[in-house]
Amino acid sequence: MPPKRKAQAQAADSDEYESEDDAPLSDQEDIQRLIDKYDVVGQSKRNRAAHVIDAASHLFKLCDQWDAKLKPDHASRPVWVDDAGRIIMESFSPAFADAQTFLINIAEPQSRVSRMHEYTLTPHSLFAAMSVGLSTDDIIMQLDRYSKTALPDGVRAFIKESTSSFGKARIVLKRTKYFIESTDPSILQQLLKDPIIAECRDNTTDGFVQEAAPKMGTLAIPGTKMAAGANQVAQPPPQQQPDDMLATLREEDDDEDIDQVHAFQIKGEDRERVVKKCREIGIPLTEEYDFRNDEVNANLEIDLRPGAQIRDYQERALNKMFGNGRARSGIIVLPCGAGKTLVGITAACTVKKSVMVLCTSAMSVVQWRAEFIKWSNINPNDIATFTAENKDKFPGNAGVIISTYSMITQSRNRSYDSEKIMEFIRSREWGLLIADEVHVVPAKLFKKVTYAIASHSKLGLTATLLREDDKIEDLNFLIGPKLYEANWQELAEQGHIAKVQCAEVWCQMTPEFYTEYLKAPSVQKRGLLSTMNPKKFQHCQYLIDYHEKRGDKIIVFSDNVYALEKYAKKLNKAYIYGGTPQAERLRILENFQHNELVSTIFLSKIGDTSLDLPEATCLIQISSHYGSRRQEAQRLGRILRAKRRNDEGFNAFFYSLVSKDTIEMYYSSKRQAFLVDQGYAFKVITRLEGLEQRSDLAFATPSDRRELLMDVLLRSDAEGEAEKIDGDLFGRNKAGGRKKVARRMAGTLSELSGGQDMAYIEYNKSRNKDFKAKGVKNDFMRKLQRGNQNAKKLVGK
Ligand SMILES: Nc1ncnc2c1ncn2[C@@H]1O[C@H](COP(=O)(O)OP(=O)(O)OP(=O)(O)O)[C@@H](O)[C@H]1O
Repeated sequence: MPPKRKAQAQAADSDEYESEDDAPLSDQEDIQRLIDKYDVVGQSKRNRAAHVIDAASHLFKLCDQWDAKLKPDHASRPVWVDDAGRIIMESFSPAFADAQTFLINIAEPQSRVSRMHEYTLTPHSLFAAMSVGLSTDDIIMQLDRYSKTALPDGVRAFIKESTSSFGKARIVLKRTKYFIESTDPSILQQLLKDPIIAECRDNTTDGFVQEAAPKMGTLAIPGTKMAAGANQVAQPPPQQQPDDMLATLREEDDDEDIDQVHAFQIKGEDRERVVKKCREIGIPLTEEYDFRNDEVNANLEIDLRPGAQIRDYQERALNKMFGNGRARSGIIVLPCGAGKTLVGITAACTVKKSVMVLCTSAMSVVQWRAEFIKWSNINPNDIATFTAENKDKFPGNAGVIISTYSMITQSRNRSYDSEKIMEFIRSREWGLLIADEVHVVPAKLFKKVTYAIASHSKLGLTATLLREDDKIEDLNFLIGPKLYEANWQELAEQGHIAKVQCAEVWCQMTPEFYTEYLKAPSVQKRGLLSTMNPKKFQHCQYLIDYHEKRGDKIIVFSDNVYALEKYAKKLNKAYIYGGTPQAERLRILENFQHNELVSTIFLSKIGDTSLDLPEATCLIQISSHYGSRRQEAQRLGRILRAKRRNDEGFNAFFYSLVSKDTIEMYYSSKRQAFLVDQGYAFKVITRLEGLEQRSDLAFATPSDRRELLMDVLLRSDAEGEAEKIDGDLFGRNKAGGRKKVARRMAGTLSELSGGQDMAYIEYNKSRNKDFKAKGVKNDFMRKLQRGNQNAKKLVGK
């Protein structure tokens, strides 16, 4: 070792660096220094080699907050926990699978890139952990077991403090009345000291109602292995996994002691006030439906069909909902195409009471109904739909109604028939409310929904629990906490969703378009010029040709309708936007699915959601909605269901065409943030090999380009805006008008798709850091940061 390095290594022994510049060494030296410092005496050379394989330890050691004593066997432990409750997990550790199952129960996933996953402990996540049966000690003990260092005292204190009041009180609907219930009467007394809660108490009840606490965890969810084995000869118990909540809960059944619960009744109309107030004073209420003891509401004849078997991740999600034998309200997050519908249907088959399903479009209503019939044995007559076209009720005492958010919340100009159905919906109790695509529903609208539909439990389903307007927190209060969030890459590896290669294609602006772009007086005009950049057009044309020849089916997305039409017409492809009549939409989609001659369609943002086209294997985005992470993820979702996803070596493709040196580049990076957190790597393509030599591409001559430019300049600002729609591809015509940035990697087209025709630029550094340094922050990031600061305060840092 050179003398200076040696001196540094010695300094490292005393944990002091002369200056920051002295600290960084090469990776190998860092690892060696770490081994020298912490390797226990007598550890074999083989063990030392194992430390070197641990590629991350040295990085964390260099930063103060990780400066805790590493445990001697840290290399075999996968987790780092910092003072603020941030957890970093090595996905290459042998203990990864178990640790992941545990972490998903206690913390919120923030980012799951290929080698490192990041989670955060939050009051909500700890709340969810408690509600599935983990105790404070379980959480601390398990976390410590997986951690490479001793758990920081602040984190222990945070877990203790956060869990001390969680699960202590709950709101329960019993015999159609709302009760605040607790095993500890002093908690109820504490709540009643609050004047608002006292005011909301139903005065018809005196003192506390007392009854035996219900037994927990005896429930078998239909379609799960547990349910399948329910009638079989008892097997020796499997080795208990950290997440085998039901096993833990089953054990509790043997407990001879019968707990008492105490409760007081509140006025039904004040339910939301009480829930909000309890959260404010630090005793959040769990909201659970004791459906098995509900003798007031009629049972619904529904079960999963014998052949239906739900997948492991679907079972894990449902265990979070039904883990203690009651239905716990909350949100389940699964990637597009991962089977949220079946999760909802299984929840309905578990609760077996009347169910209300709300979706975003009339077509989704049709799809939900078909899925209910496909997966369950429900009598089709018991499923009613409530849309502009159909206004049905179910005939018996219990049934399912499927409708849209807009049908339920629209208050003016209801037809007579609609009003009758609304009366029917309002006048009864619902066992379960399933809110599909729950991220799109504004809080104000959802409040109207909860007001109109008296439901005992609520299940929100979404692929992207994201809103750029920072309103996602509201859903915690209106529906419940996030119960489960799946790992996208894991599901892709298991073949449940397609593997996708993502690329951002940089298209040089032509000089004449760029001159006008710089002079353009409005954002809309600049947007139009960058979308209509002739080079972008040529890149799009090239990629369509390339993928059509490979046998791919391609969807091209443009938010801007002028660009959509211009591109599609010039390339002689079919297109759909808000103004396309319904019959024509269906015809185009049918052709795309079944006609070999139709390999490419153009869609406006109307196709962002609820589009089930498993034939699609390639997606090209030419114009998009600013920096919307949600739209990016939803669009990617259109190719995750690719039929061919289990073919050997199959990849779907997702291209974003970006005009270079325009605002599109900034937005594009921002849009990718969510997907980057899900482990997708965006490659940057700077040049399509052979594009310049192609003479058949559009806008090849200066006069063609000038003509296009003139046309673009003549457009009004309104035409430069994104399409304004309210609904999706299958709705009726509704046309009207952490700052994480992509990880960019070098690549060759052969990596992407088997050719050698494109060149890439290499971006080693995450642009995330650039944004942080420059202080570019959106509201979401500010909120996250505030949340982290609060968490720090809570752990006393
Ligand atoms: N356990 C299962 N066994 C077999 N097939 C399943 C299972 N779960 C889901 N599927 C199938 O996977 C496909 C996608 O399911 P679904 O439409 O519910 O996805 P999604 O998560 O709602 O997607 P999106 O967010 O795009 O609406 C469907 O064809 C469904 O039948």
